[in-house]
Amino acid sequence: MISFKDAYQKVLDHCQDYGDEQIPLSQATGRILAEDIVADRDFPPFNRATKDGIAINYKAIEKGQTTFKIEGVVAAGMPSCSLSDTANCLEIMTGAVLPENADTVIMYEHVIIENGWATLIKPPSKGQDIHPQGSDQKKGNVVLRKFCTITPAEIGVLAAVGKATLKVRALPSTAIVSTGNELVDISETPLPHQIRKSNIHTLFSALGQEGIEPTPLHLADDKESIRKVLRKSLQEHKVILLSGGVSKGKYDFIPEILNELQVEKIFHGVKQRPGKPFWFGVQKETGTVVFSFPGNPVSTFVNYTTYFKDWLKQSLGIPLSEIKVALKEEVVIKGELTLLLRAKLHLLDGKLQASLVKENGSGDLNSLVPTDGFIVVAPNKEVYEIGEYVVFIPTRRLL
Ligand SMILES: Nc1nc2c(c(=O)[nH]1)N[C@H]1C(S)=C(S)[C@@H](COP(=O)(O)OP(=O)(O)OC[C@H]3O[C@@H](n4cnc5c(N)ncnc54)[C@H](O)[C@@H]3O)O[C@H]1N2
Ligand code: MOO
Repeated sequence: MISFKDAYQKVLDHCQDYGDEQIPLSQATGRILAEDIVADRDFPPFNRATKDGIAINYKAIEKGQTTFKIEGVVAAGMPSCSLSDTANCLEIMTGAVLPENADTVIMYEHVIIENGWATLIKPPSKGQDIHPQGSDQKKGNVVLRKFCTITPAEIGVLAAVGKATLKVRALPSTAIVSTGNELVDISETPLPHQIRKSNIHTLFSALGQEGIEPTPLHLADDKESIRKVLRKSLQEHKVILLSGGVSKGKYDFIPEILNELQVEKIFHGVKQRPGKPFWFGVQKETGTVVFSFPGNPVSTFVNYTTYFKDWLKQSLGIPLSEIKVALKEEVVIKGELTLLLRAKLHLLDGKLQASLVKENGSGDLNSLVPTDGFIVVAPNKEVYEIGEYVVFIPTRRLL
């Protein structure tokens, strides 16, 4: 068995490059941008009024003028215009183009409008209430960098520069496979000796958050059907995530069949708990990467979160980051396994603290509900003190 640290490194050493693809903007949320995005015009593209009111030329104010004849109204969406006389004003709406020879906007609340004339009730300052052309970004500037994650904020910018389609990092075609004769579909009523499949749904949901829609498959504990399905999956998919059938049981056929199908074993078994019997390998011919997770629901979940997510990030070109949190309680380690302990986060004076979640082993999937993530404690010492910082792997959005 290899150490947790070595297993993690070996998984990252086998990251892949799936290239780029062109997609419509409507499908881009959560994806990784694969091109620098350049402003196609100035932002804003013209001197923009930021208040509803009147537009004037400030020189009139310098001459002591306080009443202005109204020449007309400029609405948002109207082409650029000018004052025919700089002693006059134009009514102007927020978002409209400032008239070429105007330089100041005064909001309605600071003028009295009567019989076609506007009288100031508060002196303006020169240039007020204008969002100057190019003051946010100049045409040609890079507004989004390659490898950024596209969230609603980036979607707005992409839309504003006219990216109806864009280049993103391509995602691997992925199969998720549950194994075990005891498992039935969620729509079924299990017999007393059966349980409903949950891991496949957890993985489907987790991959969905990464923009991957996997192909779900199920295998009975039968060598011939496992062989058949896995052979086909290795041809059709770039990644296979399996759960179950990797331990020492009489029906744990997965490692043997993966070996038969020329999937090279990189490691089997990690000095960690939960998730110890994790099997990881690569089919050299197809390049398919196989993550074969132990079937206990928390074991599958911890290994997906710890290994697969960082492997995917690295494969897509996203820099990896490490979060550390302070312990809210002492943690004592016995034995030689690295522990990935279910933890709940608390905010104390703006800093994150982790307490342990009460749990009942790696079969206790209900314990994942109060869990915010896993803390990682290595057995290089026996006691981790209160306040000590440890690595934290989130399992949900933290804020
Ligand atoms: N002699 C030994 N026995 C076991 C060892 C060991 O080292 N020596 N390791 C234990 C550990 S640790 C784990 S973890 C499990 C992993 O076993 P498998 O990967 O072979 O998983 P299964 O036996 O197929 O299932 C384990 C458990 O999880 C349930 N399960 C499986 N798949 C699903 C699913 N899709 N949805 C919900 N629940 C699932 C399954 O019913 C079992 O209860 O091995 C220990 N044994
Ligand atoms: O390694 Mo297992 O996941 O503890 O039950």
